[in-house]
Amino acid sequence: MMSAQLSDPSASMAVRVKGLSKRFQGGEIPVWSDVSFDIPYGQRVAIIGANGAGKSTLLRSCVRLVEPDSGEIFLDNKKVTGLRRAELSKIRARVGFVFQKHNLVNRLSVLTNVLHGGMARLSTPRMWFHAIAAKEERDYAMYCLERVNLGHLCNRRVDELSGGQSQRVAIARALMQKPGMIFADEPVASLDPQAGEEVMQVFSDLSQHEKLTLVFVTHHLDHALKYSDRVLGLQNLRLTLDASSKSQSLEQLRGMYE
Ligand SMILES: Nc1ncnc2c1ncn2[C@@H]1O[C@H](COP(=O)(O)OP(=O)(O)OP(=O)(O)O)[C@@H](O)[C@H]1O
Repeated sequence: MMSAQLSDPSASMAVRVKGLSKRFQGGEIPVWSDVSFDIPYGQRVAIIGANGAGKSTLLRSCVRLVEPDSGEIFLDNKKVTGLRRAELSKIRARVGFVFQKHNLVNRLSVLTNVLHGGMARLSTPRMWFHAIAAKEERDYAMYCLERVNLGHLCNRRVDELSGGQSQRVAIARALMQKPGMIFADEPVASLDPQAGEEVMQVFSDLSQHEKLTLVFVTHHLDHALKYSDRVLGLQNLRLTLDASSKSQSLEQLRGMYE
């Protein structure tokens, strides 16, 4: 494997994956096997690889939205594999997920959608109600919106926003969770080039200024080089690339698709 010494093995890590393997039921071959990597706090990591290489499966496996068959996962230095549901939920709440499709509630306001993100921190519908109503939660939601440069659109309905704006609202909603890390699965796949750059810049700024660990799946190899510190690549059922982004060229990354 092409690899770089990108982390101190004894240091505390945002994400630690050891010997992870996954085969879906009925699948003849594993999606990937023996995948290992450590991600230090605050690092920006791009995951690349051809369609079907297992990028989404890997991202989801890290929080056990997909159950790996073997191997160990640690998030925030807590072992995630083997945890019961209630404990797992607490750890998941530390991870903000952003998907290609933003899953916002279209007929509600931007601010209300962002407030929904705070529910992941709270355990009961009763608490959710108070949280939505509480001034400090609303102030925090405004703060999250300002971090993605959308404070001025707080009262707009989501269905009046552009795709890029909607994705920035989805990021603000994830921030409302007060996450230590953000996992984003092809977050700009449906955006035009300029909106895509703006959204990636928002992610990158958040990560760099607030030590937020960022792991994103992308097919935009230029984004992988520009907005990450490190690139992980899946190919032929393995993690075959783990390198500093600075050490890679577009040409080298294209090799992951051959
Ligand atoms: N729930 C599932 N059940 C069975 N097979 C699945 C499931 N989810 C994914 N797979 C299979 O696992 C493989 C990896 O899928 P995955 O979505 O992780 O790849 P990907 O690299 O993210 O692809 P893409 O770039 O197309 O989004 C594919 O062959 C896919 O069909």
